[in-house]
Amino acid sequence: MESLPIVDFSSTDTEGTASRIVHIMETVGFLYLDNVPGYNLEEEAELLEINKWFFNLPEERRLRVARYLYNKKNKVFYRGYFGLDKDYSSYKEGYEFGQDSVTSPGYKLTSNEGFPVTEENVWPEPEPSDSQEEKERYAKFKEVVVKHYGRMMSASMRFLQLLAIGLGLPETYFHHLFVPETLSTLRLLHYPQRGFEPPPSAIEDGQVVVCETHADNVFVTFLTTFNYTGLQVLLHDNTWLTVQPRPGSFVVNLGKTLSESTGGRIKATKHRVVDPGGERYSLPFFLEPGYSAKVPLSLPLDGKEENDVKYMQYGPWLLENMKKYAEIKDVLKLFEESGFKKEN
Ligand SMILES: O=C(O)CCC(=O)C(=O)O
Ligand SMILES: [Fe+2]
Repeated sequence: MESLPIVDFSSTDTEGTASRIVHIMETVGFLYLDNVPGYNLEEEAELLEINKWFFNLPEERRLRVARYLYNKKNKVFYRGYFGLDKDYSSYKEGYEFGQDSVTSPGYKLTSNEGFPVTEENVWPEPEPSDSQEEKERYAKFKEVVVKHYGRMMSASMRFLQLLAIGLGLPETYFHHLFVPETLSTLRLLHYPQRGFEPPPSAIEDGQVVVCETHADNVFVTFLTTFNYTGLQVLLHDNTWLTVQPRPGSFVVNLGKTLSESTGGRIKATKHRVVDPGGERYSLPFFLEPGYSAKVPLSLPLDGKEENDVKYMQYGPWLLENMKKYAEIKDVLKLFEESGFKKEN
């Protein structure tokens, strides 16, 4: 295989697109998605600029929105900024946010169950003494990323409708897992150039990686790689496919939760980022169910009745699996260490 398959999101052939998506997801597990509504090269350029702006803020400004691990004054553990780890195989810094009253107007958390994965977002804010221009940049940042979050929610939900159709399920089969509550995350990523000898764990079959081989935990990932190379996908024949940038398009793949919910029929495909030889920015959106969502563990197909399907609650499963992920591996440990309790 030379390149990832391409799916046109604007196609009016719903059935054809749906079965093609299922076929690709059962075989390659990754695709390029063209013509996502409300997205074009201009939007992409704006997102890259805003990504660069954030990571080029003075460190002190980034640390204001950092997780507890990086700034002990902050009582955030899951959302916000995370810094670089020189000794780890992955070498990236990020900023993450999820659902709140800013991204979903009218949204109100119904319980404190699941803290810290249900914690509030921390948004970068200007200082009163900042120039008007600088204040406007902060406002712009929030506007642009929040808009993208909404766009990604809509697109990934539509993608799941097509997947459901392709699997022979009702179009709205997965809908209730994400509406009205979702733990979906937008992650802004920056991979600076290492500039030092990589640790041994960052060498995978002779290649230097900046993001180690992994499969995503989530339901669906919509990734923007801008014009950067480095992403590689592990194909079923155990060879690595290098994903070329496709500006204006998304790289879409499925995560372990969706794999579980199809009883393993669809696999979460492994991928990694090899050192592209310079700095790199990317922007993955992770579609995730709500904390209390009951994720089915098999499909009600092939004579299986709805009653036969077992479920897992997403939030506790996420808390259990967090330790396996570089970006969130220490979240629970630090939360406990901090002695912080979420008030009701
Ligand atoms: O930066 C990329 O292109 C991929 C990042 C990724 O796979 C992830 O954050 O799960
Ligand atoms: Fe990933």
